[in-house]
Amino acid sequence: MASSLFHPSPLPKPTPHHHRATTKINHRQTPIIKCTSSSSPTFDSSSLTNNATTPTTPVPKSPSPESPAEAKHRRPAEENIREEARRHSSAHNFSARYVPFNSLPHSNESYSLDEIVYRSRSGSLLDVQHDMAALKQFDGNYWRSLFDSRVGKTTWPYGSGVWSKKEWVLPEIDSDDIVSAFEGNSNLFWAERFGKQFLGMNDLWVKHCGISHTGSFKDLGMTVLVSQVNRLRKMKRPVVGVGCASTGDTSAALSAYCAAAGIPSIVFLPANRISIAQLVQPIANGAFVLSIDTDFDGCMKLIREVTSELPIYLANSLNSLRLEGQETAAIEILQQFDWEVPDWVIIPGGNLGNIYAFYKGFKICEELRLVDRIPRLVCAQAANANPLYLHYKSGWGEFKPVKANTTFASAIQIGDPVSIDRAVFALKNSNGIVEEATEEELMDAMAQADSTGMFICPHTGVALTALIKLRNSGVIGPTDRTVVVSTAHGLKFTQSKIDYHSKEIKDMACRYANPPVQVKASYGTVMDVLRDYLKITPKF
Ligand SMILES: Cc1ncc(COP(=O)(O)O)c(C=O)c1O
Ligand SMILES: N[C@@H](CCOP(=O)(O)O)C(=O)O
Repeated sequence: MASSLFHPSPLPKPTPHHHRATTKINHRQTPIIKCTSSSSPTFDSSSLTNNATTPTTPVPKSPSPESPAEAKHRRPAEENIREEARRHSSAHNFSARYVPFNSLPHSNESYSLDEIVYRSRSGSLLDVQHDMAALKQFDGNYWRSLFDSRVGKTTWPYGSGVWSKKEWVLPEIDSDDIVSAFEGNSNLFWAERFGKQFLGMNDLWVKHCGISHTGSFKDLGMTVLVSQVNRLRKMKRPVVGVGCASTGDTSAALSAYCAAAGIPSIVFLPANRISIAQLVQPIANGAFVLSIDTDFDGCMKLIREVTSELPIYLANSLNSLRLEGQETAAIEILQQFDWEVPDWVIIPGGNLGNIYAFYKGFKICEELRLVDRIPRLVCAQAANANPLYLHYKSGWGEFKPVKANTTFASAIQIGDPVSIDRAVFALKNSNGIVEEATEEELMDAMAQADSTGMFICPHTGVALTALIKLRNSGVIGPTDRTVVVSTAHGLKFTQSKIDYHSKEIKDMACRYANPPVQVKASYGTVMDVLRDYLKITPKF
């Protein structure tokens, strides 16, 4: 019985890869060292050349260690960190706008981020496009140094892993309007034992995006979206609340960030298809929760219809603002490897926004010359909800949505993903692969990972299954630096672990189950059980 279970850093230095392409800092090319950790990038006019024939590329200032006097400085007691940030704010010329996703070069359709728009004129997806010319005025070394200087601080808003990349996320938002829980900066865990024991790998890493404010990577996108809503409401735009359809994680993040900002949130959940831990999150955070007798795809259809009629802002990843925050996880991975590029990144996919967000994050680092290549991406799906996998296997023929069946990876039980076009684009442009995991495979992989000290969610089990398959077929080599993206905290999905370890699952061997042993409260019995377990023969 399920209930029977309840009776009674510093990261290791990665092995150097001689073949790994890196963009190393050339100190001789960046002579000027001057900047404060809390300021936006500014030009040092003394470094501009007077020679009209030479391109007037400004030489960026790089952060320098604080002097002892600066290090002692504290803001006045009556000032909070937002107010302190206001004092430090400086002008820049970075900007971003919405454009149709993958639009033709001559398209001139674009929208301000202050408009409420989710689709292009032709009905296609939108994308946030940054003014790359403005960003390119600074070289890769500048951006690496700036981002590195902000890690681990409490400076508003850069203490957040998302807002530490503010210039690449929402450059124009006032720091005052930002709603942040200092999300991001998640652990990149060296999976030493799992890698060695199950895969013969020595450079396997798990990016723990689920060890986060609401327990999933959705926080990364939601801080951006809710901050923009906060700005729109201050601008008196007609937004009475924010709404989403959800398999449990988007709704948790939306409710938490809205509650922090005092903005009403409305969530559409598929009845009886999300975990209790996920359901209680929006309830506790004061969201208006509709439990609807349909699946996620049904909820998604409803929220799209409702948000086109009512002044409710749409918070699903159909809204491309979300992806601007999620892409920072990719940038963070590069940063955590000291700007070395891993060979593979494996991501579980459902509504398929995140795979594109990772692609965008890696791509902007390549374009702005922080690195000189991008990793190969793998998208992993549950076999019970695998429309992308089928599409990939068909050689990217005609895309056909599926009816998603029940899966332990309930947050990716999605048959008609809104970001299918974005995912295909990301995979085609990263020499990517799609894999799938049966229920038994994903649950075994989750149990194996847990047995080496992790506590992952079933979706991460899907990603690990993809890794196991690609490793067994030799596609991923034993020394390839590989990152598996863990998308949610295992504590949100304890029932699946209880079922597995109780061997309660129909047609599943539960090979790695570790159920508790029921023992009588007697010294002799306990000693017998322990001797048996430890294989110690009694001395008489
Ligand atoms: C825990 C978890 N993992 C993975 C995903 C898949 O992300 P995406 O929908 O962006 O593909 C989701 C949501 O869909 C999720 O909640
Ligand atoms: N897993 C998601 C599904 C919706 O995805 P989104 O990224 O489009 O919001 C969830 O937790 O709801």
